[in-house]
Amino acid sequence: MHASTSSPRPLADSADPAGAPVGGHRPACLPAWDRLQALAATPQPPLRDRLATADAARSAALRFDAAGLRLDATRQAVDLPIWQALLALAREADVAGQADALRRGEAVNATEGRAALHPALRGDDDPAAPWGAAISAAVRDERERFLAAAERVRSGAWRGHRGLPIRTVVNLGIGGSDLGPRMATTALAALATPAVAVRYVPNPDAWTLHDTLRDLNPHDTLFVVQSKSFTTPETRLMADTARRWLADAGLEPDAQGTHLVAVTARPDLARAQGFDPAHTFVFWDWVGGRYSVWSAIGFPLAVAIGAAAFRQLLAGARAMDEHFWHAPPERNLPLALALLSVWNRDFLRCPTQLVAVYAERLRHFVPYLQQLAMESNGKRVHRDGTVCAVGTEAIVWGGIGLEGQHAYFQLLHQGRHRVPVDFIGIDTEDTPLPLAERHHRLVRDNLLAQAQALALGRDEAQTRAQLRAEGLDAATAQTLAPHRTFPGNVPSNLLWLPRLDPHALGALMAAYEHKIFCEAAIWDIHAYDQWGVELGKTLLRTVARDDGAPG
Ligand SMILES: O=P(O)(O)OC[C@H]1O[C@H](O)[C@H](O)[C@@H](O)[C@@H]1O
Repeated sequence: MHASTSSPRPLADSADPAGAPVGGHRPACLPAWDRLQALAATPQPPLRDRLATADAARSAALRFDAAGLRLDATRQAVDLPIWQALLALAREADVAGQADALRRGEAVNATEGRAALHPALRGDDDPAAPWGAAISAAVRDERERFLAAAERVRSGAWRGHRGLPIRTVVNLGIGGSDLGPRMATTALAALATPAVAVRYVPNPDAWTLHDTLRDLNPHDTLFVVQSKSFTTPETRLMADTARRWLADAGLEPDAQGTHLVAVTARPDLARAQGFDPAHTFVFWDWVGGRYSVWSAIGFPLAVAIGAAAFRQLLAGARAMDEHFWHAPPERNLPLALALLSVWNRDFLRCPTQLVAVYAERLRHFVPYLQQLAMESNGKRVHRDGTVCAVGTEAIVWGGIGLEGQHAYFQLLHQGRHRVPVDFIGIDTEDTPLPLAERHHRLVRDNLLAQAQALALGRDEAQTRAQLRAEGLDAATAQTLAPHRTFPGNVPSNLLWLPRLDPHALGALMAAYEHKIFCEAAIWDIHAYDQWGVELGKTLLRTVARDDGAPG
């Protein structure tokens, strides 16, 4: 990432000496923050005017390419001076230095005294990796173990106690031990083997597990118990029930070994709970749960799509890492996502962020992103403990865009909230359905039409003229016009994947990881702890004791 000054500097090559403390700034005290506030207070032309003028420089500045992904941010409510001030904010907040600290394995998760080295899970082929050869070797060894096991399940070589090949893998886990692999398994369903069904059960509500298990044969079912901590009560209960279900089918505990896999950062606890170390895959405390899909937590995904496709997912993420670390700031796609988001959140004061995916197979993307963004950056204090004077994370919501258009999009067009939108689309689809190309074009055109409608809107005079052209008399046109007027000026990003394959999905996920990192770096907050969630976990123990129920 090169600064936009005369001395370009990639993001990975911070001039800060190794180990120098980073961050600790108050974003609202930075000169660029003042400048952005002044710009936000200056009346700005509506997006419809900006888009009507062919401003080639603005248009070029707000388009980005990275790892095969394209971002068109020309519908954001920014001009070149605002964009320059946002880039200055990234410089003044030393996003580059903070990115270096993360890669060097510093304890950037300071409240838990840990590193946050999820990029190492996909970057172990780099001999000069700043996190060191020992970490790369551990990542590689464990990946080879769990991918080989996934291939054995997939090919039918992994047998249950009675010698049957596995037909169904049931993932038991919640939060980061569910959302990432579940999202990716659905997104890459086109690659899934028909030989093994992969199901995800995140919810200890008895119905959910019952509904999953009732048609399954225990003798060809493999449970994958995923839990970084191996203490999450929801997951422990589901694992207990799975064991009972196996036992009820005649598989006593000593016959359950090949029907149970554990994935955890606490193999000692898994062993104490009776899991066979040969069927236990590990990751490390420097991988946050919501960043863990790249580790052995991806085991069920690897069963579904195969080891080669899983490696492609890692390669896509790695390509985005390389872009993020080495592209100059003004061309840096994840940094752009972050800066535009900070502009919308803190200066245009939009409290929420809609993510609209235009691909049914991405239907679990928003819940995955909600955890990634809101568990990371839903914070109220700066790193020095003082209360934030800035907005921090927006509420992320959304889902399948085409369905939203026929439901809640009305509020976007005419409600009282201004909701920035990330539209996520797919360039090329190759489904073998008759008329598939027409289906795909309709989906893509809808995305474009919505982005355009939200940006441009239609003012009252245009609406009256339109109604008159439709043959209404002047009085009726006058009465109806306010109801059929659309303020527009809704900012959006268009993020295009070349196709929905593992490489592009990996790049998309890593782009959002880095975006979230940059936001936290600018807001000067800790992105890798989640003490709010911990409070709920602690109180659960108290409530369960008071209730007389087993904790
Ligand atoms: O993987 P586990 O240790 O079972 O934790 C599962 C989930 O627990 C909590 O909700 C945390 O906030 C999440 O980040 C984590 O992913």
